[in-house]
Amino acid sequence: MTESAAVAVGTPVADPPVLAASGLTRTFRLRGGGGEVQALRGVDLSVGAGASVGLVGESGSGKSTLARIVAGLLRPTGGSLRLLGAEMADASERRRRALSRDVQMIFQDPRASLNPRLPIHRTVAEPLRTHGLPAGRAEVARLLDRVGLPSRVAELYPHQLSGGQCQRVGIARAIAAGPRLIVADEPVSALDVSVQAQILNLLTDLREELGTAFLFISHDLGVVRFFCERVAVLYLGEVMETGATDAVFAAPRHPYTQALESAAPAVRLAERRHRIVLQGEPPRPEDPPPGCSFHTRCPVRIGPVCDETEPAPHPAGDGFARCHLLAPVP
Ligand SMILES: Nc1ncnc2c1ncn2[C@@H]1O[C@H](COP(=O)(O)OP(=O)(O)OP(=O)(O)O)[C@@H](O)[C@H]1O
Repeated sequence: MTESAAVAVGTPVADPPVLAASGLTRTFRLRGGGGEVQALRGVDLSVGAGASVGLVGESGSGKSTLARIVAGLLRPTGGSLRLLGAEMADASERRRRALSRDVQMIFQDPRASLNPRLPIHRTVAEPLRTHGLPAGRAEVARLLDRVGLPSRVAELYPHQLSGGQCQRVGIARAIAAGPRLIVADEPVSALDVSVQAQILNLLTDLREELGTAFLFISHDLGVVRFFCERVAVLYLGEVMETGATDAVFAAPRHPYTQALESAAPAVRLAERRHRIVLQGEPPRPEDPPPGCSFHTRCPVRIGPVCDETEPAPHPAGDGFARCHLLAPVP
């Protein structure tokens, strides 16, 4: 082999991100001519192969809308969404179905996410059947074992299981067909605290074993800190700050992230930071403010530029933050 060929063969080719959203928007029309809600307003987000990215933000910031779009349950109204390198925004139904094997979802309410009329073995076998994989008792038992459930659970119905057991079944169903990305929408928030830790440990083990990437939605910063190496902070349908979780929480650049972080109980107890209390209500998504969407509640607003001009994403650490305070002084 020539030297140049050896270099070409040996050069690592970076995997494309499993998820790359750019300028992603989703608008909902309100019934009765009541205007529209801009649930997502130009989201830029990337999830690398095998990486775990947390999505945090207040209620109504658009977390579930983004999760449902990525999982193929909802279409975006604008922008680009690439999954495993393929553009999804304008993909045909056939193409979207083909990709459903690679992207699976874990839901917040584990019991409601299972069909109450189906025994567990049918629920777990369903994605295997859909994708033409062996779906017998042995495969189901193997998946149940992988999520820490005995094989007799296969014969039971959701109402015979605890919330934690239902979530284990939901996880078995999600990993069944070997996805490359799991979208987990508040997967532990409906569970007792002791069960939360068990489910988080299970997800951590599976992630290491299977190398699956996660888009992990949680309002609990402690959970995100535990599970995710990267985090994106959503406010009114926009990513305000993103970067490595440790860096973002140790030294948040955006005033909204600073407020969120200062309100997290674990952070305050451990580091005795001063709590930043945001004044005013979050703006209504039907009527987002001009300029920086955070300016109406921002404790460090610097003036008209915040009210009038939308801040560009400024590099911060290995991510970005959208705040005029970070702009280089001209
Ligand atoms: N089907 C819909 N029709 C109209 N508005 C919707 C619809 N789905 C979501 N919205 C609106 O879009 C905005 C974002 O909602 P979304 O559920 O994505 O937020 P979230 O951050 O997940 O909130 P939560 O933490 O409360 O679940 C909200 O204002 C919500 O009312």
